[in-house]
Amino acid sequence: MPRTTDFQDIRYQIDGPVAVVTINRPERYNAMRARTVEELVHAFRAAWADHAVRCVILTGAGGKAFSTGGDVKQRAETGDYGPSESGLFELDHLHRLIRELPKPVIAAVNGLAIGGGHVLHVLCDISIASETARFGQAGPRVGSFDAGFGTNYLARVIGEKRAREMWFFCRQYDAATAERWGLVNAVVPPDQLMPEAMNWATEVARMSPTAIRFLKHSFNTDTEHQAGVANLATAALDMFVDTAEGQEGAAAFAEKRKPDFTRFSL
Ligand SMILES: CC(C)(COP(=O)(O)OP(=O)(O)OC[C@H]1O[C@@H](n2cnc3c(N)ncnc32)[C@H](O)[C@@H]1OP(=O)(O)O)[C@@H](O)C(=O)NCCC(=O)NCCSC(=O)CCC(=O)c1ccccc1C(=O)O
Repeated sequence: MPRTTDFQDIRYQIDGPVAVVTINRPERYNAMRARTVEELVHAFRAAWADHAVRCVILTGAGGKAFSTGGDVKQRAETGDYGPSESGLFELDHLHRLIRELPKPVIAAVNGLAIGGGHVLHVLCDISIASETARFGQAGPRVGSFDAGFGTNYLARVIGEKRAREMWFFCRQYDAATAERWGLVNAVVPPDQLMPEAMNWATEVARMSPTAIRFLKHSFNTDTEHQAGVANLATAALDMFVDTAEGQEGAAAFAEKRKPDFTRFSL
């Protein structure tokens, strides 16, 4: 297990009672490969184990992106999301960890939150967005999908019609729309994002940790069955990305062209 100081794809910093986890691949718009996911798992476990930590902020490095999801270039190159130390691709584990960590997780959405990056912020307890943030799903454009928490839980948050619109059309939505839809809790100017996220984090850090823990678990119970669906969806995605249809999406993105799905049928 890498130490928090040895991370390559993320940064892990402690600021008083707050752990700040930053996805740090700005040249790829903070897209995640298997290593990134593994390091995020270690970071959230470290925050769980540290009794001084009362809240976690998740954000992305640079001004452009929070995260644009799975690293599509890596997938086009190797057909998978690359190596990890454990040999596992722990996406489901990461999603569960954000939910199960008995401390609030605040997403500070500093730019594009697309695809799996969008799912990450949706799973956080609270989302605070920069005015420049943009939100969307991208799977059907790049031969991918998150049909677990990415669909079911999203629909709980913003409603069925809007969730289906997000997935079926792969459009991007601005921060004002996200706030109107209840997808984020607050929108602030870009230079206020981290100070505002820290304000929220330090405010909740003053609350009874045990009360917060039980409340978070209670909120989760209503959607806990979706974890099983998420396992099914990830297993299905594993198989789908190896198909010609899945590969067409990743290849088109890497080659900077529009995908051609016309030869595929159900
Ligand atoms: C986000 C864009 C719409 C931004 O467009 P634009 O502003 O024009 O910038 P670009 O020039 O396209 O991008 C700048 C630069 O970054 C590279 N890049 C951006 N996103 C990715 C990415 N996802 N993977 C790899 N590289 C990326 C881009 O190539 C540019 O580099 P150059 O060298 O300058 O060319 C647009 O970039 C875009 O559409 N990006 C792809 C978004 C996408 O399709 N994401 C994947 C969705 S599917 C998914 O996430 C499911 C996978 C999954 O489950 C998963 C997998 C692995 C880990 C975690 C997860 C998960 O949590 O879900």
